[in-house]
Amino acid sequence: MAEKASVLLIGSGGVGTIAAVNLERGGLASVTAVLRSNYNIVKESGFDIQSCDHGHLEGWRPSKIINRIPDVAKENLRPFDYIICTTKNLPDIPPTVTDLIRPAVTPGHTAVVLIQNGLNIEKPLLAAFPQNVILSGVSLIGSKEPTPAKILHEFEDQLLVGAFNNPQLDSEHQQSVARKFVEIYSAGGKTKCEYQAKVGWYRWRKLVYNACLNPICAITGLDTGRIRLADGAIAGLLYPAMEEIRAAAKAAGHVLPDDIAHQMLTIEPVELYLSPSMLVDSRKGNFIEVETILGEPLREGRALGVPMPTLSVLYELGRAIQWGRKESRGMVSIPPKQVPGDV
Ligand SMILES: NC(=O)C1=CN([C@@H]2O[C@H](COP(=O)(O)OP(=O)(O)OC[C@H]3O[C@@H](n4cnc5c(N)ncnc54)[C@H](OP(=O)(O)O)[C@@H]3O)[C@@H](O)[C@H]2O)C=CC1
Ligand SMILES: CC(C)(CO)C(=O)C(=O)O
Repeated sequence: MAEKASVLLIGSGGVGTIAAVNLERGGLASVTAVLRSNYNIVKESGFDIQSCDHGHLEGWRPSKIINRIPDVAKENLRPFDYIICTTKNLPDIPPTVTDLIRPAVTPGHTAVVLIQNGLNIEKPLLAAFPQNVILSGVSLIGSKEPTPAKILHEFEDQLLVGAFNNPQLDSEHQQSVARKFVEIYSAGGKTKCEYQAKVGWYRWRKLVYNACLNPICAITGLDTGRIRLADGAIAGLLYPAMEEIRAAAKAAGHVLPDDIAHQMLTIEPVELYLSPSMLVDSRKGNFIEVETILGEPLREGRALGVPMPTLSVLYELGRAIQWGRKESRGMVSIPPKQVPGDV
């Protein structure tokens, strides 16, 4: 029997834990998961997973759990075939994904799979790891970790995988690495994982949802069902924002269907009352993916002359929220509050 693919999973929250379940169930991969805040609980009693694809899994663990990023060269470890990144992608909050994964990447061997939302997330990785294949995972899944080690997976896992173009490498090789990953991810038989060469097109398409619903839900505190029911929000907020993304995508060479806003808005039923990942982060007081989901498409659209007034406001509100998170963690300093009567 062929040796299983060795996979390092970094970020075992909503998306990552379900990815680990798929890979382990398929039997073609052995997953080592790097855990952080949930490490002790998972070590003690495993994950408690309620999944629309996999049912109720109690005490579940991948093949191996660790609590730090391994240094493959220094520790003389077998190289990882794949590193899957399912952390939040926060280029404005150190460490960046590139710095985080660097010690675990074997040049010329490890394929890095970014199952993360947002635009231009591959750029720093292609620059840092020119000999490695970098794969794009566009995921449609509603999965969250409401409390440590409890995973609630409510929307069927659909994953589109393709290679971000690395000009240093043969394109057929990059394609075959992407197809191999699809094979091992699909082997569990519970999920819809497909190869998609049009990586950029699918990322922009997904942004029609994420750049609009994610911040609007996070700012208002309403889930996707409630924001669709809220007075005036579809016509006054959601459609204008979504049309701006469609226009920016078109200017960037990715023509999306005329009715893409309607398609993405109705992709899940209202009654699912789904909390997009940015709303989940907002409720937890976490950092939000403001730069990759909002900042990058906005900058691209503006540079191409596309007016994006709604997105601009959402972005600045998102940045203000992020600034508040930084302040609460002591990452910015502010002048002391003046006490009335002080000179
Ligand atoms: N949730 C969803 O339904 C969907 C999310 N996405 C995208 O998928 C990506 C992952 O999102 P999601 O699963 O919701 O994220 P979560 O917040 O649920 O999980 C992220 C995990 O990464 C861990 N992590 C962060 N930094 C480190 C680190 N330095 N070392 C080890 N672990 C770390 C976090 O640990 P800790 O708890 O300690 O912070 C957490 O367990 C995002 O880009 C998101 O936009 C895409 C489609 C759907
Ligand atoms: C579309 C959705 C809500 C789930 O796939 C998502 O991408 C997110 O939560 O960020």
